Amino acid sequence: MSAQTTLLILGASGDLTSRLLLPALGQLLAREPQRSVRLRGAGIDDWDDERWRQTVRASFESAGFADAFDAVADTTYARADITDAKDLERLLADHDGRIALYFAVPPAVAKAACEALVGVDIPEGTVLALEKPFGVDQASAHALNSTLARLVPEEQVFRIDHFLGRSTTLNLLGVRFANRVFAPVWRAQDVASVVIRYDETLGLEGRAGYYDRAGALVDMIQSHLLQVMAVLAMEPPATLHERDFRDATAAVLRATRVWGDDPAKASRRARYTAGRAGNRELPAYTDEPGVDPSLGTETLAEVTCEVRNERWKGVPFTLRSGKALAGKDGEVVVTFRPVNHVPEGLTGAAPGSVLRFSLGPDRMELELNVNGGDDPFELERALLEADLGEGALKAYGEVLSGILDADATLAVRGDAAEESWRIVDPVLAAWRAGDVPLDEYPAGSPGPAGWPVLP
Ligand SMILES: NC(=O)C1=CN([C@@H]2O[C@H](COP(=O)(O)OP(=O)(O)OC[C@H]3O[C@@H](n4cnc5c(N)ncnc54)[C@H](OP(=O)(O)O)[C@@H]3O)[C@@H](O)[C@H]2O)C=CC1
Ligand SMILES: O=C1O[C@H](COP(=O)(O)O)[C@@H](O)[C@H](O)[C@H]1O
Repeated sequence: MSAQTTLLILGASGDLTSRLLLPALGQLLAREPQRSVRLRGAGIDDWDDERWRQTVRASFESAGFADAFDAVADTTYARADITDAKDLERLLADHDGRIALYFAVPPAVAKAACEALVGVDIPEGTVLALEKPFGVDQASAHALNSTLARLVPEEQVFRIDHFLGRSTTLNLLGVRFANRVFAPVWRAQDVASVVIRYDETLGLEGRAGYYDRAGALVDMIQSHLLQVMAVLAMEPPATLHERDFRDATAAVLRATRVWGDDPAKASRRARYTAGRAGNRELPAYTDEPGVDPSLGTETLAEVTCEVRNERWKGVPFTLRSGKALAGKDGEVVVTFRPVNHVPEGLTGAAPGSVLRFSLGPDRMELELNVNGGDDPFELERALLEADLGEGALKAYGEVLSGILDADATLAVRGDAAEESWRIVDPVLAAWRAGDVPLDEYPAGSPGPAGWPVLP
């Protein structure tokens, strides 16, 4: 039986809460009915308990976990301005067992709330969960880390990155560390390049208030894709426990630089014009409601990095993500170097083998050179495919499970969050200085004409 945790969602009337957190909680409670969770909602909106309960019930139902509602049916809602220390004190007084505060609020509100918490008596063991973006650059992330350090120990701070909760990301661990065919070749001598790509067909979806100031680089690469890269490139840890795992991933980020230390040459950016993506007509990004075209926000970003250590020096890691593209397609692609010598007598090309991990649904593919077809000595390409099924929990379910168990393994550590900004800050500076053109691509296309096609 798990210990009781009070999960207090701050920003309970918001989009993240109803669309992602509550459905994930429903799934978690349905799969693990032994969990004892006391759910509380709080926010600035003047809701009553009944409206909140309806929201929780509807979210559980929408995800197919209506029955799990009974486990939290006594949930209540408190109206509160979480930037006000008195309101925070009142909220924190209502707990039973450990308390987990989930800041499902805009980043500026979360920052103000953390500052207000400095003067508040925080119950022992309290966990703080903060959404991305964590700061707006390295300096602001550092300042926020300093505030958090005054509140609770680092292991009780959960900087959420739901890509770390994806079963597809976690699958990198087993494939790499539990197979002698891969473990010894996971290094620069054998790997030619790595691509981590997350293409979406979705456009802005009414998120101008946030996205127009973030853009694809901050929204996806600074956070999610660098975390996936860190998992792929880390040194083998002795255990997957919090300290070992996060030491290893943070070390990768510390060693990472933009390729050639030249952000202008190592990055690309573009934004979509009108078109049809995912069977929907999308207006040009600049015509989306709430967008300020003068900000020059990109909806597609690409950065090539180098992990400067003994294992990876010289291997380009290309990270790319964008919206309104031709297909929803997230992949990690490891391209191996070709063999040094193919025996005379085998004909045809022998390019390097390619290992692909889908970032959802869970699939893997290994492209190999084989022979033995019509002409037994002619090389041809063969594909080994594996469907891995769905992980037991969706990404936010995994995230919530960690929070409720106070296990921060799959949360971003403070130093790693700062390092991620340290990597992308020079790219943002180069873009602001106009050193990289803002290209265009029609919504529904694979990207701007002229951009290299990724493997
Ligand atoms: N929505 C999404 O798909 C995702 C969101 N995120 C992150 O999650 C966080 C929340 O996003 P999202 O839910 O979309 O934002 P919303 O604006 O939809 O929700 C934020 C909620 O916080 C409330 N709020 C604002 N100020 C205060 C305050 N002072 N005290 C108490 N409550 C307050 C808002 O009330 P009111 O509406 O009345 O202002 C609203 O209910 C952001 O950091 C975002 O980047 C991350 C991944 C995905
Ligand atoms: O955090 C975010 O992630 C989503 C993509 O992740 P998914 O799990 O929903 O596919 C992205 O659309 C969004 O812009 C970004 O903020």
